[in-house]
Amino acid sequence: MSEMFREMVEFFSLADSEKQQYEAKSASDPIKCGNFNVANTSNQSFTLWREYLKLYVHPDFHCPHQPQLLRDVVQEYTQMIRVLTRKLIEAVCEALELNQRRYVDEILKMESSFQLFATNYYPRCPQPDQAIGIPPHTDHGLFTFLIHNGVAGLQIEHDGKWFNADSPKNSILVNAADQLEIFTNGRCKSVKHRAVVNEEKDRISIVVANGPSGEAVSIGGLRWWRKMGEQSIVQ
Ligand SMILES: O=C(O)CCC(=O)C(=O)O
Ligand SMILES: [Fe+2]
Repeated sequence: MSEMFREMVEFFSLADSEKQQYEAKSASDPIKCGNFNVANTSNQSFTLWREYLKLYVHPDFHCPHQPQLLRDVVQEYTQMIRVLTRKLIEAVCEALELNQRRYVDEILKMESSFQLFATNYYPRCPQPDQAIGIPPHTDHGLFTFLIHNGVAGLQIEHDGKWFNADSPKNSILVNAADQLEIFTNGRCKSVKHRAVVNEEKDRISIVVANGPSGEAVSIGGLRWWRKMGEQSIVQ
C-alpha cells in the first residue's frame, strides 16, 4: 500500500505539461485527470478542492507511463481487489441463498468485470468550510474499496446526518455501491458519502470501483426477485 501512495504522490508531482496529456475530455476516457473546479449537483454549487487520476483497469488495463512503477503496483493491487470482490459477491449470494455459480460465473461475469482505479489528492485547504473534496454521491458498481494515507476526510450519510467514517490506516474500507443495491433488490443499500478537506494535512485516497461485466449488468438478480414474488426496486 505504501508503495502505491508513493507512486501516486509522484504522479501528482509531475509537471503540469506531463499531466496535461491526460486531462479529462470525456467521461469515457480510459485515463483521465483533473483538478480544482466547481461542480453543480441538485441545485447546489460546490468548490472542489482536489486533484484526481482515474484509470479503467479491467477488462482492459490502462495506466500512464510515468511514474515508472505505477503500472506494476496498480496491476497487482487491482488484481487482488478483483479476487476480493468475487469472494464478497459469493458471500452475498450465500447469505441470500442465490445460486452462486449461476450469478457469479454466468451473470455477473466477474472474469470480464468492469474495474475503475481512482486516486484523489486533497491538498490542505486554507478555507475548508468553503470547499469540499467530493460532494455527496453514491458509487457505481457492486463494491468500492477505499484506502487512504492516514488523514481523515470520508463522511457517510445516515438518517439525514453526516458521520465521520475513517478507517484505520492500512485497512481497506468496503462500501456497497449502486449495482449491489439493484442486485440484492435493496437489501444492501448503496452508501451515500462525501469527502471533506482540512487545513492541516494533505490527504490521499485510493478508490477501486468494481462492477459486473459491461455486457452482463445485474439483471439476473432482478429476474430472481420477481420470481420470488418481490417487486424490483428498478424497472
Ligand atoms: O476520498 C474519499 O474518502 C472518498 C472518495 C470517493 O468517494 C470517490 O472517489 O468516489
Ligand atoms: Fe465515492
